[in-house]
Amino acid sequence: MITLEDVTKAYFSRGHREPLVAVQHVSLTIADGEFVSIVGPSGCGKTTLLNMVAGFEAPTQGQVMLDGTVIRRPGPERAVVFQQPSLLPWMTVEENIAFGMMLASGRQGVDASKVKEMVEVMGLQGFESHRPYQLSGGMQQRVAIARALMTEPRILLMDEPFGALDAQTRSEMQRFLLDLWKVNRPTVLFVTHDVEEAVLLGDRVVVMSTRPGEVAMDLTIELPRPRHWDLVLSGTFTDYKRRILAVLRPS
Ligand SMILES: Nc1ncnc2c1ncn2[C@@H]1O[C@H](COP(=O)(O)OP(=O)(O)OP(=O)(O)O)[C@@H](O)[C@H]1O
Repeated sequence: MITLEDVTKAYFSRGHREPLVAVQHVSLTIADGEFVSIVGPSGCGKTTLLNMVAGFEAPTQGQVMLDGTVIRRPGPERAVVFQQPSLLPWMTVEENIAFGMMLASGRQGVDASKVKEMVEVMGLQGFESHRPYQLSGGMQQRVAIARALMTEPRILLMDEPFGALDAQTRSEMQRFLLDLWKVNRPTVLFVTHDVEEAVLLGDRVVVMSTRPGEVAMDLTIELPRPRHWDLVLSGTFTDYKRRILAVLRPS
């Protein structure tokens, strides 16, 4: 379980007399296996929030905890997927996928059969020896997700992972992520700008206010799973979307 207790994060930058408060007084509890979408205006501190759970940043006030223990650094049970796939350009698809595992347990710790299995799960067969520049954006992101999943993280922190993809690829990747989640059930924190994506994927949508970001709304999405894209046409879906947009863009 992830808990944020009255978390505030301020950045102190050289040349700025006043600290920049990115998020303030955020309290959240995220249960194991839950899929939580986070939406909010640009600059409201979504990435900051994710970075604190990842252990890249420490809160200025309050606490971010995992199973009751304060998060102080990154850990193997938490994997991060960024908007840009951030693959190593000189490595092949297989090597990129194995990279996280290699960092964790050395070259001899890489389980080749697991890499092969992951290549198959991700639909990357035939591209094992390709380098990132030889792949489409969607395939690159699949390699990045594969790398994150190789260490079997309990928690997947995704920062607009599909933001740079075209609509068709994005929709495929959403389906693909839900399929993966259904099997392994990691806890997912998913940052997105897209309200439709947030509702389609999440068990919950956390809506943040403009900076300094606070939790403006925490909405449970009671739509049945598996969720297909045509769900977006339903009245219930539209209603969720309308409620979130009313908070994001008050008239
Ligand atoms: N390392 C840093 N040092 C100083 N200020 C920072 C740092 N990281 C983020 N900020 C500031 O904190 C605020 C929140 O940034 P953050 O990236 O968390 O927002 P966001 O909601 O993810 O934005 P976007 O949706 O545009 O990606 C912004 O004003 C940003 O300039």
